[in-house]
Amino acid sequence: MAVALLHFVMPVDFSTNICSLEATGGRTLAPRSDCRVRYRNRNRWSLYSLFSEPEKGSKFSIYSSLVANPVPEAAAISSEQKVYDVVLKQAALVERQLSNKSTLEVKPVAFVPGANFLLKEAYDRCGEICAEYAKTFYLGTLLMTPERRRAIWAIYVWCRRTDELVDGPNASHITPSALERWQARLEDLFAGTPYDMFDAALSDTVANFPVDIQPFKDMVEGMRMDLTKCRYNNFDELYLYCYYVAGTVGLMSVPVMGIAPESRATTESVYNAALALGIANQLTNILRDVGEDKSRAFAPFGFADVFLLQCKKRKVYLPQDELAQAGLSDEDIFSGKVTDKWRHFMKNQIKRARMFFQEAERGVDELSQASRWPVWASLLLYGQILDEIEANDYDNFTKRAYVHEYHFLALYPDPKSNSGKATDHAPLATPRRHGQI
Ligand SMILES: CC(C)=CCC/C(C)=C/CC/C(C)=C/CC/C(C)=C/[C@@H]1[C@@H](COP(=O)(O)OP(=O)(O)O)[C@]1(C)CC/C=C(\C)CC/C=C(\C)CCC=C(C)C
Repeated sequence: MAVALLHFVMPVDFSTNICSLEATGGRTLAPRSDCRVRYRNRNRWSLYSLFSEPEKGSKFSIYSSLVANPVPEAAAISSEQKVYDVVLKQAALVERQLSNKSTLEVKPVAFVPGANFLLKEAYDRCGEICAEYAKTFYLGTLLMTPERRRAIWAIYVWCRRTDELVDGPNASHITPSALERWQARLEDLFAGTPYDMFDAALSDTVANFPVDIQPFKDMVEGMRMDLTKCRYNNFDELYLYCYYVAGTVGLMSVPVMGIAPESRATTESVYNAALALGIANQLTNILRDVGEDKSRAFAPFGFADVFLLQCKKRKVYLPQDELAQAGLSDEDIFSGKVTDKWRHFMKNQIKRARMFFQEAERGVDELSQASRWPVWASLLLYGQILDEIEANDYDNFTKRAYVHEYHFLALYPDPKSNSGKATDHAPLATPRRHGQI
């Protein structure tokens, strides 16, 4: 048991310094010598105080907002730096794989008679699940090429199943060893030996697209974190959680969605935008669900919980130091009263989420043509949740900000307008921002 627990609490190894990796792809990466400089600048979400005046002339004054207690200079590297290392590594990996495309190892799904038929069934079922749980994503994916669309469905289903482990009906029974088994299955499917039909679809996807296992492992790590952690001391801790559970989705999706051949952006910057969209979506989810999270029922504390290490308090995802700086405490959240202090606090949280959306926006049009619309749809849909929280006068205790999907259906381009075929070269109108429609 001790060994199991030790393994359970071990963090993922982020130690690789990607700056030493060579980028060999046909697409350009930032010069390697530039790497450290960029790396140091990656603290902008966390270096400036949410409550102090922007520094005069500061390059980042627009972001001067953010955290009550910045990560001390001398402290171990910040979450943002750790995550940025992963971004750099993913960008370099995809560059390398694409440049070696002719020799790219394609791992076949274990052969069984009728495998192609079964695979089609598996992908179709993934599409049905995506349609059932995430209609807007699903409709958007119909505009992608068939190969990309089914691959996104397979990734979606794996993410949904992973999330259900800790957020679904059986979540209170989930143990660290169940998450270990789930990770072992993940490794098997990447090695070409899937366990069930959904794993087979993902196994086929990762054999055909330059998708790396790291973001998937990191999502499992996020689920471990969610199981045990009840409070986030500061934004640095919350940022890491948001990367694990949502930033990873961006890193998984870009290699499937593809970067436009005509794009002049660096691979790294597109991955960075994808990461930002995941973080923005997750921060928005947290702000929308404050009321839900505080009243979420939790099972009574039992003997087994000592071993399960499960969080047995009501969860608060909002950074504790920022709450305290705003003169608020957990009790204020549990009492659910919208006060001026709360409004002020929420305004700042919304501002930060929007900064991540803005960062994400810069990358969307770098994606292959047919992949852009679903990403814009996701970005606008989630962005409008923030508008809705404002419209509810920051009452996210009793009101759930909701954006009607018909809004997007009205914008949905006709897939038949390209002779019935989604292609990476078919021009599709970009959905417009709220208020521009
Ligand atoms: C087309 C598109 C946006 C594709 C992504 C599809 C995909 C693989 C989604 C997986 C989502 C999922 C089930 C994640 C598990 C963890 C989780 C629950 C994260 C939260 C998602 C929404 O959850 P939920 O369904 O519970 O939401 P509602 O309560 O129903 O509102 C998250 C908030 C995170 C989702 C993160 C993304 C969608 C990030 C997408 C980023 C990209 C596709 C990269 C885009 C590229 C650039 C360059 C910007």
